[in-house]
Amino acid sequence: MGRGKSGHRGGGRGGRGGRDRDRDSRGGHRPYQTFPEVRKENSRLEQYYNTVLGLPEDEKADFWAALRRDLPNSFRFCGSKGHALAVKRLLQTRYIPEITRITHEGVAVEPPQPVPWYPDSLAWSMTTPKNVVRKFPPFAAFQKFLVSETSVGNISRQEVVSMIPPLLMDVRPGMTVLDLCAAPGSKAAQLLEMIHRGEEARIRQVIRTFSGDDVRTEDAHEDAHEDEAAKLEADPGDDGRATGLLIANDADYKRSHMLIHQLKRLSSPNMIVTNHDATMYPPLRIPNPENPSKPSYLKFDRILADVPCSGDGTLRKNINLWKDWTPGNALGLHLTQVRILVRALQMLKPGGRVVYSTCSMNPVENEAVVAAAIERCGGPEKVEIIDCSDQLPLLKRKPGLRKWQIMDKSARLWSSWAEVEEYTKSTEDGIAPGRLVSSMFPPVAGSDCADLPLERCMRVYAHQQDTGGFFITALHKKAEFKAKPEENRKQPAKNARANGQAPAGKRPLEEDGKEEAGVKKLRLSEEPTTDESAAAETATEANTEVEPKAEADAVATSANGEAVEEDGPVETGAPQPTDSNSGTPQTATTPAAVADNTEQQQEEQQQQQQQPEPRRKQEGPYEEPFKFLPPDHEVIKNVAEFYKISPRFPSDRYMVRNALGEPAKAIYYTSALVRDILVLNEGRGVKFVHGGVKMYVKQDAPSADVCRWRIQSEGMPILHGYVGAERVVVLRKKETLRKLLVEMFPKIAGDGWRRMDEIGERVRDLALGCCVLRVEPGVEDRDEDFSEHMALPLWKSFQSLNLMLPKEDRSAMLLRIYNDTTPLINMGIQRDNNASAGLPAEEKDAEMKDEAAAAAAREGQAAEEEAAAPAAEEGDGPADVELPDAPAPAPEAEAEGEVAVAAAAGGEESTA
Ligand SMILES: C[S@@+](CC[C@H](N)C(=O)[O-])C[C@H]1O[C@@H](n2cnc3c(N)ncnc32)[C@H](O)[C@@H]1O
Repeated sequence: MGRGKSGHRGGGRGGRGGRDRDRDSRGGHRPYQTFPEVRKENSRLEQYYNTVLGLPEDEKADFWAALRRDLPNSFRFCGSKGHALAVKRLLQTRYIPEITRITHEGVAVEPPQPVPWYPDSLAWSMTTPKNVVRKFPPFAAFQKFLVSETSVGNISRQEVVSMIPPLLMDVRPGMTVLDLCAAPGSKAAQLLEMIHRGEEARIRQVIRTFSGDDVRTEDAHEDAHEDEAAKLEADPGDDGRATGLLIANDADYKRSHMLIHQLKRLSSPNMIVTNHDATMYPPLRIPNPENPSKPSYLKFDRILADVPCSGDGTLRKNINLWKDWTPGNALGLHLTQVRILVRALQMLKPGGRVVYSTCSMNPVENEAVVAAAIERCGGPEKVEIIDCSDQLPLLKRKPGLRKWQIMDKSARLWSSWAEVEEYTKSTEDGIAPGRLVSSMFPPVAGSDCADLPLERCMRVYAHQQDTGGFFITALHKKAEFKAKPEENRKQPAKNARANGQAPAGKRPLEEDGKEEAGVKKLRLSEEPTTDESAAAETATEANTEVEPKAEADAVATSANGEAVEEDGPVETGAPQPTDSNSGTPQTATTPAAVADNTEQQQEEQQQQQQQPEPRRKQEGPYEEPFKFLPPDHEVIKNVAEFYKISPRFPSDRYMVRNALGEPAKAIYYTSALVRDILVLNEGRGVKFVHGGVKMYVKQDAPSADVCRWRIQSEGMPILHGYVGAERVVVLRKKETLRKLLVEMFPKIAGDGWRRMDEIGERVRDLALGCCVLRVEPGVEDRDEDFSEHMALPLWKSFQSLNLMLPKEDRSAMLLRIYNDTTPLINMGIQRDNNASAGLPAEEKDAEMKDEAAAAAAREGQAAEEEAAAPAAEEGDGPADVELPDAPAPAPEAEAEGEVAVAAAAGGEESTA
């Protein structure tokens, strides 16, 4: 499937480009052209890193040799821990033994290896060359498994080093977490898994306690294997359901939809996707139980700032960087990176943790950013660098740099800002070399940050364990602070100042109430750019208001929707105001970044934000609003009645996505906190693009007694424990499940139910409509491949059953549980051709209606599952038909999963 799909997409995308490229101006065919291989050389790159990284001489050769080698392929088993471990076990027991038997040219082939420092060996990497992979059948089987499990979201292709930052965040269930630059979402997926850790086991415990019902009779031994987090104390607030929150944000609208595609697979009601420039992330209102009339604002326990960067740690996979690398790439990102980190620290709770990371090796994007942000946030008194040396002990790393040099655009090296100032004094125009600003340099002696323990930052280089390069730092917020305005707003020569010191005649924000007041007059969602920066600066100082530049403009300026690889070099979403003469950044103070985060100040900002924004430009299509249904809504009551849903399951968290607030196509479910955030921030200019899990989908029903809202498979894990026994079918035998997976419409009318073994009588007697198929492997049927408990939606119609799963889920399950690649059978079609030929007219009619309803259900489901683009997936307004003009799944998102995994197993070349 990966091959076919990727071929199709590649053909589609390359189709136009390919045809155009291959034709000359008269439409004739040009001779086939090949492009020269990129030479993995770049003298400035080599000069800079040989100088600045301080690697011992004997390591330098290894460092460069590793960067010139292809990157091993890597992947991670994802989803809930129990499930991830089950899928991993298949790799170890079914595929690796076969691969290990292969010898190539007399040498044993190296099978995939677990990443030693990743918990529970859930991350793997493989170095097998493609020619070997292509040659041997055990690899073909392994490739099928990888592709199949990736398509259903059980395996995520992710670069090994990119897995580090979430592991240093110490996320625990119940926490509020923000991922500021999240697309395409591999780290966000890790964070979401952490928030849900132990949830399934906790819910089982709770349900057993309140119902006495043996929801999962044979779970005792599994529970014993679950870790500490499964204990109810880990997240007690909501009957064991996860109460935590992940907000995944990206400034790029298209990329925020890649994020949805990636995260939706985890079916989390605790997740929201937003689309904002992180430097100006808006404060979010939450309820204030002490004073309900006065809103309070959300502060986060953990924030990930995996910022846009020049990406030279990815030289091994983005080989064009060898020719494209210039020192200017990193310089142009430094100020945005500082702003994002400052904003992150502002939004953090005291006691909370920010992890800052880049896939760049350049200190100007790393240690310099950390030092500059800490300096602006009040120094080490307020923010400290966490010593992570005891974390992930098997991960080889190097300490952060305390001293470094900056390479300017003309490849000249500078050691300090003082040196730059000295130079600029001697020039005629007094302008510093392009793009250099004081915060790029190591903190100077005597400044607050002079003794920052920057060695606690973590650097990972390619040669240490055959990975990409990465930089990670964990910061702890000790206390609230008022952020200082940026220092780098003026050219240095005429008003020279030492790094870390306020410019002459101007005091830092904390000492200068006037300036602060002036700053606050700017709207939060505005970023003065280019020409406006000077005006904004003047306005800030003169305490006057300026005409703002819309935030949407700012986002469009830079986060231009171009597809980039995860952790690859990206455009910054924040504008880079430059002086038209010198190209030197003329940074305006961003209001969100300078205002502190006391509730009152946030409220003021909010009030300003609520003012009309005449110049605001909407990027991307209109997003349907999120409207919550009252618990006594007819549809909610009807659903609760039909499925006999326990009153323990909350009925005040259901929402729809249309302006009328009436259920039309789909009903979503969210956690309580997600609901509060969506409700309290409606109409405040916050760009929510996704939230909630699709729980019920509207469905033609064969009679008035049948609920027209079927349970969607992604809502099943959340709901099934609360569904009454009347609407539950328990399946224990492996072969019965196989029939339901292979046959699309197994017949149960007449004597057909007898074929369904242990569930036959139950489904014969069950009232029509949707029910929960609870798969609980029986003792005698239980084996290693058939041991997981599942809850799946099953539809009973007059004539047949239909397991309501997308085809790729069925196929993946067949492969996983039965090692079976049998094509799926549409028994309905077969029956039309054979058995039903002799039926009386009315029975034929009933059968046809029955089939039509089931087919509609199936097709509805398949269409939903296929539509990865949420603009259509989530719109359920009356104007929409189901998935009207759903754009194709974000090609980059899919390509990343499938094509690349195919490549991982030596199949298709990655086209990214
Ligand atoms: C290194 S990538 C993030 C990778 C991601 N954390 C992951 O693990 O999949 C940086 C992301 O930042 C986004 N971005 C760029 N400028 C931004 C800004 N000012 N605010 C928020 N996001 C931004 C880019 O669109 C890009 O998706």
